[in-house]
Amino acid sequence: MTPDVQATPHASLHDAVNLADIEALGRAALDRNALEYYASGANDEHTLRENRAAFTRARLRPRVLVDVSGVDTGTSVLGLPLSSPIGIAPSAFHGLAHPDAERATARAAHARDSVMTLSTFSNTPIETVGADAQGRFWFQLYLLRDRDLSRSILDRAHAAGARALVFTVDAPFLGRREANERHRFALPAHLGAPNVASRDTLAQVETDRGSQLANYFRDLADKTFTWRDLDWLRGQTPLPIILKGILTAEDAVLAAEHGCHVWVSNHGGRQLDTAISSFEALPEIVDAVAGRTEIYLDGGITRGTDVLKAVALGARAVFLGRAALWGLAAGGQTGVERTLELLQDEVRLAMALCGATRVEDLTPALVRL
Ligand SMILES: Cc1cc2nc3c(=O)[nH]c(=O)nc-3n(C[C@H](O)[C@H](O)[C@H](O)COP(=O)(O)O)c2cc1C
Ligand SMILES: O=C(O)C(=O)c1ccccc1
Repeated sequence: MTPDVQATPHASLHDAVNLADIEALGRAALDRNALEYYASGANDEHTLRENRAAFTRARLRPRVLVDVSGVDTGTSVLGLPLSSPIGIAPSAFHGLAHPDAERATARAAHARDSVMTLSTFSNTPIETVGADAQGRFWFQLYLLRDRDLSRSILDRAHAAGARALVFTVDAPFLGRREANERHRFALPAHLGAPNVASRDTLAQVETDRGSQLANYFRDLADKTFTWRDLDWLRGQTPLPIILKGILTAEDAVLAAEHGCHVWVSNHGGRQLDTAISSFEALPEIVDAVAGRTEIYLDGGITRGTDVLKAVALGARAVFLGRAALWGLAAGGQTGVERTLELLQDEVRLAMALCGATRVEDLTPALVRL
């Protein structure tokens, strides 16, 4: 490789031309504890890599001689208008990336007419993030063994203006992120999980063996919940419910039968290693749901063509996990905004080069798997 085509580390966000540049900046800003927490997948990280590889393998079938002088990337999710089919996936502990933490992410989602999903395990209370997001947020729930606490979290999310409940169903236990075990990942003492526990509670979790997070979550999470209990959950909130972590047609059908929307995800390769990539799981799920629910997807999105392919195959929108975290680490609110902007620009250009002027023009004929 000649030196002039090698990726050069960029001095500033302003010079970043793509999400890989922002990732390099974000990584450089993090210490080992945070970097390993964000970057890791489970075990050998096959699924982590496969999420990206699946998008690369799929090829586009562009149409030509279409008037593309005006391309509109706009769409909506559950009636909320978005500037493009790109939202932000829930991730815990934004305070590891930037002092403004979830407030920066929420403000960026609002500024870009996007939508942020706030994790149960945020470093910032739901109410504060709700005010910053100004209605552009969904709330992600981990069901806790303490049902009263779960219920009060749900009430708070609704009162704070969340538009939907994203119920994560792929993590009764945390997958084993081995770097976090080896180096005993721990939340720094100045950060807490205020939606769930006081700082004291977290600080009491043992850190002398393995990942503090894994130890903490093992005690907290409800592992008994089944399809039958969904009716209970439905009774606890007036919000639409989205099941996050669906990878099969069978479970997508059950979700639809229970009146839930579907979020196709393998948790960014952090749970069951060698699970199918989310992109490869999408077609059978779209087929099985047959228009009954909205379908979202996350996992490995770094390029406008990734967004295009997922939407063409039936995703209503896609969500950014690590890409948003790299932006946050690289430059707080500005970094997340720049990430969303660069990706939206890539979507617009790719649509034009595919002969598509509206999101509705993106159909399965555009993709050869
Ligand atoms: C550091 C980190 C923390 C995460 N925390 C949560 C969480 O609290 N709740 C949740 O449902 N998913 C969580 N996820 C999974 C993301 O919502 C999403 O499924 C995944 O990151 C998408 O893949 P990507 O990172 O390749 O975009 C987390 C992911 C990462 C990388
Ligand atoms: O790290 C994660 O992927 C995650 O989902 C999680 C689960 C519990 C607490 C914090 C984050």
